[in-house]
Amino acid sequence: MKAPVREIFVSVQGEGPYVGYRQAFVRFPKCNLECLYCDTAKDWDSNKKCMVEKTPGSGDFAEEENPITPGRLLTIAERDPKIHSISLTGGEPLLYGSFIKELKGAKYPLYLETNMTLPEGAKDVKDVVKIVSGDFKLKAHCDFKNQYEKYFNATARSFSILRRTSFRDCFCKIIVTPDLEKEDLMHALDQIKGTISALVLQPVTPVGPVGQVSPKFVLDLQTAAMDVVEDVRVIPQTHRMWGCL
Ligand SMILES: C[S@@+](CC[C@H](N)C(=O)[O-])C[C@H]1O[C@@H](n2cnc3c(N)ncnc32)[C@H](O)[C@@H]1O
Ligand SMILES: Nc1nc2[nH]cc(C(=O)O)c2c(=O)[nH]1
Ligand code: SF4
Ligand SMILES: [Mg+2]
Repeated sequence: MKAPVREIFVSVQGEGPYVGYRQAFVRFPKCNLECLYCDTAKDWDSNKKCMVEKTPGSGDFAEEENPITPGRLLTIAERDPKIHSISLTGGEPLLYGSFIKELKGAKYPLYLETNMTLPEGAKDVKDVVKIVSGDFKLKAHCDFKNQYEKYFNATARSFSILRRTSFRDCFCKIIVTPDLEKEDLMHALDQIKGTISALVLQPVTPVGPVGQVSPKFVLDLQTAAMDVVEDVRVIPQTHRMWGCL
């Protein structure tokens, strides 16, 4: 079993409740969505190499043949003994659920960064990931081409599959964009409130046509969300502030 990997590097988690923890990042290519605010390049074709840091944290990369095996991925990702966990991100990592399942023997906790719209992939990984950072994509985030309900239900299903347990943490990140509707947020929270340890409202970092949100707008959403979820924190992308990967 092999999978294509875009890049493997060491950095500091820049989003959500684990901000500041040192992680090895494994970025898988491709995605099943096209979020209007996405900060991750889409330019991937299958003959691209995997970019691997020559030494962890150096920011200096060398090419590695793609696709790679689970064993090779872990050998690279586990080089730095100081990491807290291994972040599996993308693109959308649940497109590679059966591959991620093969990472069961990892020496560090696996941290899954996912759009939660692929419940079959969620089933594949539920026994191997220790931390789930699940987005809930709302109407304002993507052009769902009249299929929002299908994606909404798939997301709710994925949160149920990857719900927080004694073995696994699961929290939700919702990106706050200027045209986010409060009722869409509340509808989503009603579905997942019993499955998560916390909700993170992540103000969008402006990209392309998507602009800044006001603090008042975000605080108003936090007020409403706290009627449903006890732990609601506002945390921006911090890695962008100090220029780390
Ligand atoms: C690039 S995505 C990859 C993982 C997965 N596809 C997802 O969307 O959760 C990683 C995280 O970055 C967030 N993100 C992407 N672009 C952003 C932006 N411009 N501002 C704030 N968060 C952003 C996503 O919402 C997601 O929480
Ligand atoms: N430092 C850092 N933190 C992150 N948290 C989520 C990221 C992502 O792109 O999945 C990310 C990333 O790309 N870099
Ligand atoms: S799901 Fe994640 S990777 Fe895919 S477009 Fe949205 S933010 Fe980008
Ligand atoms: Mg990123």
